[in-house]
Amino acid sequence: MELGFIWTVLVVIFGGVVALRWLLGSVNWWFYETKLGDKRFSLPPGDLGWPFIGNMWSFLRAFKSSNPDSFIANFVTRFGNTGIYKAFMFGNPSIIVTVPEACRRVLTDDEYFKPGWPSSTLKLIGRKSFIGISYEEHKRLRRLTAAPVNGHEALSMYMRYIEEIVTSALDKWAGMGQIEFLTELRKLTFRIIMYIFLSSESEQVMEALEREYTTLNYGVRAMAINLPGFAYHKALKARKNLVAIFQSIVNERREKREKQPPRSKKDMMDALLEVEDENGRRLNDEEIIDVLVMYLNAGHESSGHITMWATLFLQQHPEFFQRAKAEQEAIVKNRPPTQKGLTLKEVRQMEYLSKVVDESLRLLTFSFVVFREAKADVQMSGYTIPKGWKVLVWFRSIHLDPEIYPNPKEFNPSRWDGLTPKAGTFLPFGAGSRMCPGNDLAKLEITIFLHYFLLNYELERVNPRCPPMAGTASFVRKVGTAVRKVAGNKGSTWNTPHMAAASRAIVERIPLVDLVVEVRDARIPLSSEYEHLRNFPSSFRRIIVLNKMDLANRSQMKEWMMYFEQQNCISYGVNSHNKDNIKEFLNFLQARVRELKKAGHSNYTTTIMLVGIPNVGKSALANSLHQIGRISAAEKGKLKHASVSAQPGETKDISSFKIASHPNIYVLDTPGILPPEILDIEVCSKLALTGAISDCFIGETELARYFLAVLNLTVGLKAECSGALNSAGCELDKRQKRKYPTDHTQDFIVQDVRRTLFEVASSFGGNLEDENDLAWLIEAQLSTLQKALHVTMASVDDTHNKVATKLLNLYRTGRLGHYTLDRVPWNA
Ligand code: HEM
Repeated sequence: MELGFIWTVLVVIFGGVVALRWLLGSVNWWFYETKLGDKRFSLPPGDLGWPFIGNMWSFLRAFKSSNPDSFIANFVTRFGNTGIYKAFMFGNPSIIVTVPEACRRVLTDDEYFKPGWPSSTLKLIGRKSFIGISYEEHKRLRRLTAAPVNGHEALSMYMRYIEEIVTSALDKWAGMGQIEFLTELRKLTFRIIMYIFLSSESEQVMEALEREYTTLNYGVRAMAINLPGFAYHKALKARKNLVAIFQSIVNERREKREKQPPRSKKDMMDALLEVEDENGRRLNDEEIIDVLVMYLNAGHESSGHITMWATLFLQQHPEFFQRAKAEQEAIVKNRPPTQKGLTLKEVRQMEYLSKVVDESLRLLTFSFVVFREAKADVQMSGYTIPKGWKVLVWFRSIHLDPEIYPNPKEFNPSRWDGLTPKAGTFLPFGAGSRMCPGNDLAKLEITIFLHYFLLNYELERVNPRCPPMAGTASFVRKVGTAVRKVAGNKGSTWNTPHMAAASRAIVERIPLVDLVVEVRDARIPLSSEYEHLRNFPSSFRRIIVLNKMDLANRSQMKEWMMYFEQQNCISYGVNSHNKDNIKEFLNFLQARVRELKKAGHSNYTTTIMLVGIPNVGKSALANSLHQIGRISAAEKGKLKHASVSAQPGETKDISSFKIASHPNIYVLDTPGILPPEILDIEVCSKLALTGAISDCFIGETELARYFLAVLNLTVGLKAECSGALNSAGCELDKRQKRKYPTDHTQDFIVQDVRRTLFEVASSFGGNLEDENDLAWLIEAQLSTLQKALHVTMASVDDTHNKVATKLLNLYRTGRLGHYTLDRVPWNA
């Protein structure tokens, strides 16, 4: 009777959940599709998601991850490669187009399509800007503004100024030590567009405007939540400030023009004040200001980003760097001795550099989507785009389509050799009547910058892999600096004569073995790279093993495997404590050995060398392979075991383990080697946190602070995403229970620790991106954790130290969750 009742309740709950899901999934369909009548049957495939949010959740999730393309890939997987999908985006029923013909048609057919930007963007850029005005008005203002920005005459005029500003900026940066490259480049491109529009404004005005634009831009890319503390709210405030600054400039100019005769040297502001339509009407202040807000924004943000990436790409690819540099040197060499500076003719001769710029524009696709609205029902690719629906022109999918650009995520300027892109396949500046009016100016700015950069400068990235998360910088700095200090201290750590000898022995043996297995820590797949292998060609017989995969984030683990595959590296994820996993890995190794034998690379006995930095689990892996290996019991008994320790640097010599017979396979376990100097401070801190460097060198409390900084920011412990957070917490708890079924005491401690961390973070009212606020939160967490971790009261330092030791232990055994600290550098 009781069981029957429980079953009934369960069935009712299950039925209720299914019905609710169906209901939620049908609201948008019912509201937007059913009223289309029969036309709804010819809508493109897709789904309108749930009410209000539509597909925005998956869109934001994809674009906040390191694989934004997963958003469209999901449509392709679910609905096929139709290149046109229905969705619900930014509060509107929408059609997303992702293939060249459809994108081009939408951009060029003004009869059927008009701008359709989200109202939140319109509020920031201005209803009298190009994206808010009528077709006729747009045509008139565009004619007025485009030629003075982009024409041949204009460009030759701006060239001198751009050159001056670029050379003096490069000179200044070289003397500044470290710079924030993007910030400086944005300032540089902002100066140029300011010069064109408002030639005579002071340095203070320029700085004030630049500051406000930075805030405005954050808002353009954020969720349109107009509540204090949110980026969109701040951006609306920034727009108000911009309007006030521009208003005072307009007033001043009008006043001056009334008192004095018009100036001979005119800028765009003069042109906007003077222009009249066919009825003699002049632009009012709101119209002038909105055009300024739009142009000054569009005119510096994208150019700054593309310049940064083009420079980084070149710096990362010495072969392309050298080719581009040689071209610039040849141009300077062939120049008449009397000529000062560049000419437009010379810029046109820079064929290779132009390919570098095009390739950067393609790979980055800074404006990855533009918005239109259907003015009437439109037939496209056999589907109907209903009148009033938004159309999202998704350039990014075209530029990263492997059928159009083989290996699309690879930076390769040479792909443009002899290539004339087919219509619609290269749209970095859009197309049609709204194509970017600053395209030539932007290219000129980037080219001039690269010309001078290549001739005289080099860039060294302080953080070559990826920038530290906002807020964590000071923690990274503290831990990283401590690590670097230890590294520089001869004899005190890995920098010993013994290590140097071991390192030489390994390097000498690498070419002699059949296969090299580079063991990395799955939590830091890039930071735990074994530097000595860099000097071997990428085709070298190497497998990258991401060990400790049980401690890494699962979805990021998949992304890393995809990344290595894309880099043409063979990679394999293992957990050396999992028998089944090791069995599979052994089978995989044996298959590789068979392939090598076929290719004539291996003899009857195969030797595999395990290499890696300290504490990535080489010895544990060697032991497990030896234990699982199909070798006779006698052989197992005879062989020694590798000593495994949680401390780095335990293995001192190279030892050999048999892991298979018929054919015989041996693995060589080697000591963990770190390079004598690690430049990247963030890499240093990640190595310390994951245990590649002994804790005693850095101090456990400092490491725990760094860990909490990462935890607070990546998991978002703060209330910011409390819904997701709670569910993440639940999922984790479930997983932990499965993994440690009998360890109840530990389970309770872990739950208490998690609860304490969440509670302190949720009641925290500060800004996580502010280092001081974050530091305050971390100290509060360390103090409050004392109870959860059962640490007896002592002095503050002592208590913190004990808390830190226990906290690090929970993190390193995976009980506090699975975190991957390195992000996949898809675009790098
Ligand atoms: C690498 C740099 C740049 C990129 C990638 C870029 C990209 C684009 C794209 C894709 C559009 C088309 C928008 C649409 O179809 O709705 C556009 C429009 C626009 N861009 Fe650019 N742009 C760049 C630089 C500039 C510069 C330097 C200026 C200023 C001089 C500028 C001013 C504008 C303006 C005013 C529009 C609106 C045009 C209209 O609606 O008629 N852009 N840009």
